[in-house]
Formats: sequence, C-alpha cells, structure tokens
Amino acid sequence: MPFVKDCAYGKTKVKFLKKVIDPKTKVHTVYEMDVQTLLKGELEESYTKADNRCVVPTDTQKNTVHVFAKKFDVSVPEVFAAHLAKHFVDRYSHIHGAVIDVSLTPWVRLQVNGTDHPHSFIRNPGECRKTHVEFSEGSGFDICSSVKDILVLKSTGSGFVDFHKCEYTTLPEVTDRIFSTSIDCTYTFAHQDTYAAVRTFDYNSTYEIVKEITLRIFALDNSDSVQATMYKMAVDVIAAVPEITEVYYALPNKHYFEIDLDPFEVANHGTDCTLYQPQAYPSGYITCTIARD
Ligand SMILES: O=c1[nH]c(=O)c2[nH]c(=O)[nH]c2[nH]1
Repeated sequence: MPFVKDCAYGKTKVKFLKKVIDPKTKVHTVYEMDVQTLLKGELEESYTKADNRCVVPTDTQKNTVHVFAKKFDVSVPEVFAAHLAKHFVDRYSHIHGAVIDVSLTPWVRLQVNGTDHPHSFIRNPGECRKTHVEFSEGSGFDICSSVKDILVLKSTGSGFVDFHKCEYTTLPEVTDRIFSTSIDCTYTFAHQDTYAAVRTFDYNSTYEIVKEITLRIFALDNSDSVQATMYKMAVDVIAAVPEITEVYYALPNKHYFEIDLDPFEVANHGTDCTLYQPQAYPSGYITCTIARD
C-alpha cells in the first residue's frame, strides 16, 4: 500500500510592501517582501482520506503573514520568518514544523542633489537577499540566508592554465581573461534552540559582511580558477562570522571569448586581446560547500 512519505503545504508568493516612518525625522523606509509558508505535521489524512479538518487553509496562512507584517518589525527577514514559523507551530497543536522563505526586494534610498531623499527609492536589480527558516517543535531553528544575483565582471586578474587535457580538449590556456559571474552565496547558521536566541543575532550585519567579502575577494584575487577564488571567499566568510557553519557558492562562469580579427590583419589574441564576444550560453557552473571543521 503506498503511504505518505512526506508532505507539507502552504502559500507561495505572499507579497507586501511595508512603509515605516521614523517618528522624529519623518524619514520613510520601505520593505518589500515575497514570503512562502509551508506547514508540516499530522496532515496525512487530508491526502489519504480527503479529511480537511486538519487543513489550516493556505488563505489563513497568507492572512497571518499580512497581519504579522503589519503588527511586527520586518526589518530583519530572518527574525520575521522565525516569528511566523514559531507562531504556526505554537498556534495549531497538530502542526509540528514550519518552513518560511523570504525574498527581500532591494529598494535603495535615492540620492537627490547629493543627499538621501526621505521617501524616494530606486530598485537595485543587481541584488537579492533571501532567507530560509525551518522550525521544528521541540528542536528549534535552522536558518540559512543568501546573497544572490549580483552580476560582476573583472577585465583582468584572472587566468586558467594547467587544466586536465585529453582527446576532447580544445580550450587554450590563458593567463589573462575576462571573469564574469552572478553571485549566488548561501550561508548556514548554527542551529538555534530558541526564538529568543534568533532575535538577538545581527543577521543584517552578517548579510553585509558576506557581501563585502565576496565582492572584495572577487576584485582582489589574482584568480587561478573560479573554483580557487570561490574557496577563498568561503574561507574568509567562515573566519569572519563564527555563527556560520557552512557556505555554499554557485558561480556561473559567464564566458567572454576573443574575437578573431585575423582575417582583417588586426591583432586580437593573447596579450593583444581587447575585444571579446559575450557568450549567451553555455556557461561554466561551479559550485562548492565549504564547512567549518
Ligand atoms: O575557472 C574555470 N574553471 C573551470 O572548471 C573551467 N572550465 C573551463 O572550460 N574554463 C574554466 N574556468
């Protein structure tokens, strides 16, 4: 007889924008979020017996996100997600776990005539902050967060030589190449037993630290490969934030190849190369998970 091995259900793409006004300065801050809720627990009979009595409707979950967003602080996505997860487990006796994902839309304060504008913002398309929070009854919180979608390019300081060669190898060795990638970094925090412990941690500073390290190493490293550069990024992140237990990077290698101008007797190879063809596809795709030992 088939059985329900695993199940979870919830609402996806629950969106809101919250405006917060500083009471003294009247300066506005906006938080636009996209939330997904998933509940786990004694839910099998809603699948096997069409018994809906255990089903907290996904519509109720959506309303809960909106009411919590209105009533509580949303400035730290990890804490907001942990609060929601704990609520669902505490409120419904047959719900024993909750998984909350939050994506933050990066609205950056607009500068007008060199000064911060109090209520105008510009969307930074090159950045997405996400968090994934799992809460299990009697166990606690497992949180990982991400810096994603930051597109970067360096026009020197990158090479790729001494790689494995076989009968299918055509790639030339290069000591100077374009290195372009879209940053996808996910960092995992040590397990937290209580919501009180989650609330005390500075997740916003951690996000800035991980982003700064990633971009600094990208710029400064004399890259021998995407693999070697991403390892240096991860090692520095683990050294900088003791609460992080592991770091995952996924970096596409967005290729730019030399354009052959030999037919026109124009030198554009090796050290003469200044004109490159952007490659839409394929990309290399290099990943690693580096853990604290
Ligand atoms: O940094 C790189 N890593 C690779 O694994 C690889 N493979 C490739 O063709 N070019 C590159 N570059």
